[in-house]
Amino acid sequence: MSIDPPSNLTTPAFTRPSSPAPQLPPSPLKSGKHKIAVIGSGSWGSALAKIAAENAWKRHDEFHSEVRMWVREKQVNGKKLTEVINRTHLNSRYLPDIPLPRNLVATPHLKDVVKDATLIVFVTPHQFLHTVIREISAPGILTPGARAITAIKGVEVNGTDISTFASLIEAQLSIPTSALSGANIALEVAKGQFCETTIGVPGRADALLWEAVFDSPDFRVATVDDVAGVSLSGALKNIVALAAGMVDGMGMGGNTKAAILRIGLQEMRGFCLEFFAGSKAETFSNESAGIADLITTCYGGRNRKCAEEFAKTGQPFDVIEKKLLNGQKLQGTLTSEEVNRFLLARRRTKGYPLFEKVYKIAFEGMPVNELVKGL
Ligand SMILES: NC(=O)c1ccc[n+]([C@@H]2O[C@H](COP(=O)([O-])OP(=O)(O)OC[C@H]3O[C@@H](n4cnc5c(N)ncnc54)[C@H](O)[C@@H]3O)[C@@H](O)[C@H]2O)c1
Ligand SMILES: O=P(O)(O)OC[C@H](O)CO
Repeated sequence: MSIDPPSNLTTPAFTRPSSPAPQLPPSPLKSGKHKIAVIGSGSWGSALAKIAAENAWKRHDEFHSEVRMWVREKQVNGKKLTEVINRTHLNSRYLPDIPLPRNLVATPHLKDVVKDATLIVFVTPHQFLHTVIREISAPGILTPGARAITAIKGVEVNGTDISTFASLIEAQLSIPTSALSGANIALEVAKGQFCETTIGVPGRADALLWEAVFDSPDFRVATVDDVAGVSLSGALKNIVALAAGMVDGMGMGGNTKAAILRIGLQEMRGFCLEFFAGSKAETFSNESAGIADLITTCYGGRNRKCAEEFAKTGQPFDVIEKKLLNGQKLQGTLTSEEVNRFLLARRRTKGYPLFEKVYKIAFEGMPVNELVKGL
């Protein structure tokens, strides 16, 4: 792997402010306060909503203390999930045993969630984002001056075009959109175990606001001016995690897995630099969103776990997802399919041999022991 020059270790464009803390950009609401809404209540949605609600309650007067979280209504033991969450302050379906703050309110209707919100967090599994956008994009629903952030890990492919979800949200809702990604397994974050994350921002106001929403002593935020790099690193590492799981499932050891991580990181960075002008190599080598997320996902993530099972049993991924994830969603298989379709359209599959192998093994019946041959 090439080593980046020391200049890459310089401070990123937007860093944690030194004291005194700068004033937050003003809210467009009459109250003068920002209002946070979280769209998504899976394991990561609930963990991020917990942090945002704790910060709104304890750390920042500039925020309304109530934070709303969109919960797709579901019956749990004969009761509505929203009512269970609001009564017990536990998301028994997707993040059990983790107490949620009382100022976090589960809300079943999207329009009620985003009403008056000035800071909107998108964190659904990526296959459901379009339905959400359709529902809130009608005129008069979003607050003028609102901003968004996406913590979704995936990409959108249309023929020879590829977009990040940040650019898609920004284009379809006409609001500035940041991207959050890092070495963040939801349950560990929700338990308050120390970790870092990276937020790619389009400007300084976004950096200040999103850092205030999420930064805490246990969840350290670094902001960088590379929305595409942060988005792509989060999406592409899931393909590499599938490869890592296959290695585990074949009973290969640490050397092979380390090789997969190294090659995977090269392909992730190469892909981003080739197709996303202005993205930065340092996001991959220096930030939690790059190398650190790759490591945690390839050892502790759901994509790794399901790919291990795939290599051991040969069952299709959709069967394994249902069997092992209890309603949570795999993102790596979708991303693998989308990235392969894009590379085929651009006639560039040969530039990304690991991505291509993962796709062929997952979807075209290539034997799993072909994974490392010829890499
Ligand atoms: N879980 C993690 O550790 C983690 C960490 C970082 C990033 N992410 C990313 O965050 C995103 C959300 O992941 P998650 O772990 O919160 O979700 P999840 O995998 O726990 O999935 C459950 C969520 O999907 C929703 N859902 C299921 N069917 C739906 C439908 N038909 N329409 C709309 N919503 C539906 C559920 O309501 C629930 O909110 C993903 O892109 C993921 O890659 C996850
Ligand atoms: O469990 P995974 O494989 O979806 O990965 C979770 C997170 O993306 C790790 O940062």
